[in-house]
Amino acid sequence: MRTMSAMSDTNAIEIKGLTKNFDAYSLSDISFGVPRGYITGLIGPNGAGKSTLIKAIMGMVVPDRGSISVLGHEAGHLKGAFKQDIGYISDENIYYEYLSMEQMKRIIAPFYEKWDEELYRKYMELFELSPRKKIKDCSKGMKTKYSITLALSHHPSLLIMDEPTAGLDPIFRREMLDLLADYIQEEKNTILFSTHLTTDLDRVADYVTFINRGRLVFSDNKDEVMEKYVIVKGGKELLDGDIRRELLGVRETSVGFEGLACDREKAMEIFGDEVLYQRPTLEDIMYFMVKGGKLHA
Ligand SMILES: Nc1ncnc2c1ncn2[C@@H]1O[C@H](COP(=O)(O)OP(=O)(O)OP(=O)(O)O)[C@@H](O)[C@H]1O
Repeated sequence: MRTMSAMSDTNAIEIKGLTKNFDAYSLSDISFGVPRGYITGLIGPNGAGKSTLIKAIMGMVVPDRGSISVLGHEAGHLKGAFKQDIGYISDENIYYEYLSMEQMKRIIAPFYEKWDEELYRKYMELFELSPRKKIKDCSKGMKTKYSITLALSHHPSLLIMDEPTAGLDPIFRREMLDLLADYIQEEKNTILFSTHLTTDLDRVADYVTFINRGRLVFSDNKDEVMEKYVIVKGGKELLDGDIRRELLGVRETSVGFEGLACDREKAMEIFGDEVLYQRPTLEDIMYFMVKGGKLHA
């Protein structure tokens, strides 16, 4: 984790009041910032709207309302020269499947002024990717490694990744997270990546943005989130209506209950030493908040 002294006071991405309505789904009034120089993880369960939000940032989904600014430019107008500074890793295959990785690279590289052939070769070797292999013959993991290689080889200052760890084995997932940690050492670099694997964020994220059913639940410094929320565990006899109201979500077991409280200090005042307190993981927070149904109370 990087130190606060490295923090820039500007956001690489600034989203205000973003609303997008589809027939059966809406992104509703989303506002948050992605701080420059840090790793922000975008989390939410399946169908929460992570991909739609990332596509809107990339100018691939046009919002009905609201504004999105990326590196100081309006998202819908991220054209030409400006996209030089963004490395985008989609969760869909965006390459010509029947080309080899080398052929595809020859098409992509000329678009980038800062294309670094040496760096490209370095990553191809590191990821053990064979340039002559056709993209259609690559496994999901190989395609992700190839996307990361192309994205990093033009020295972007902003890396936007949609579910980059999905379908990867645990060894490469860990290597990839280390790679991101290296990339972010360069102070001007920023990463936004979406995942529903919260353990990825436990390892590398500085900030966490949580969306559910198209709404923003919170967007905060990860350590502050982990300090603020608390898991409360107690015996069944304690679990009355008043206690339930204090918890964002409750799971009952045969002997007792565990639940999530959003304010550690207040929880300690209310529950005293009758219960046990535990630091939650991001997965706990997501689980209880999604299951608890009190997200927007
Ligand atoms: N072009 C579209 N037209 C209609 N509905 C859409 C469109 N794009 C996305 N949606 C809907 O928006 C919702 C959110 O989808 P999205 O892919 O953004 O979620 P996600 O959080 O990325 O999910 P997952 O983790 O499963 O990939 C879904 O209900 C999806 O069907």
